[in-house]
Amino acid sequence: MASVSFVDVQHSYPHAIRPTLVDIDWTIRAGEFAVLYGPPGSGKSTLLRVLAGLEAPTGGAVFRGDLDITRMPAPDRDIVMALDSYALYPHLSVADNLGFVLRLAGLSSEEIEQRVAQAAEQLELTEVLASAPAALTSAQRHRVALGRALVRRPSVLLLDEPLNQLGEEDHEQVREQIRTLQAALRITTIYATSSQDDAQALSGGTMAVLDKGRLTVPVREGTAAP
Ligand SMILES: Nc1ncnc2c1ncn2[C@@H]1O[C@H](COP(=O)(O)OP(=O)(O)OP(=O)(O)O)[C@@H](O)[C@H]1O
Repeated sequence: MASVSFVDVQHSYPHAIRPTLVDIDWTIRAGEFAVLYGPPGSGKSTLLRVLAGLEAPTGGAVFRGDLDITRMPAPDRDIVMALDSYALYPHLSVADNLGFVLRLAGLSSEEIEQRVAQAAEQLELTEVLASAPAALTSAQRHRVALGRALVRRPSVLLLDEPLNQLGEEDHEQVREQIRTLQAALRITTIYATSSQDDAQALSGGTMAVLDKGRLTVPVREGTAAP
């Protein structure tokens, strides 16, 4: 768990008419669950990708704790973006999907087994560890996608519209699970969404709002308004 900060971050895609991100200043405290709300095209994915190291800012800096990570390669950042459920390997079991990235990282079979079992328990997937993704409900597939990020035990977890493809009932259930899990694990999390319902349900009313690349951050309790 670590705090993260954007300091005066700017971003423009090559040949774009307008910048994607303008003067972004935002600090998310260690262990906090932050909601990033904004309409489609407002720059949410780009902001998360800049933090994850998948996109270089054209100005400013990003920090993890006190460390300037602006130029640090993505795999070294300890900041993980959960991919959506369509990115599961269809030919691998749930257990192998969960353990895949750990195997690539060279962890021992024992460590992989232990982390997979723990993530499966936290996400109520123990019963389906041997199943193929196609045999799961869409809510379960979403939880596997989330589990693949959690087994890495990152300092910071980034969720980019993680519930997009879910029906209403599953949507609320998985949303609640994400919140409960985050509260238990205390992983610093940024949850990006263009759904006002999600933003309100998850933030208790406080959320950072991105509009055309400009971010409005709520004033924290105990912080004097400027
Ligand atoms: N690789 C790219 N090259 C050029 N422009 C891009 C690229 N990716 C995104 N954009 C543009 O940058 C702007 C911000 O896109 P971004 O995906 O960050 O927003 P978003 O809020 O995540 O939107 P969505 O919810 O639709 O994913 C949009 O105008 C988009 O068209």
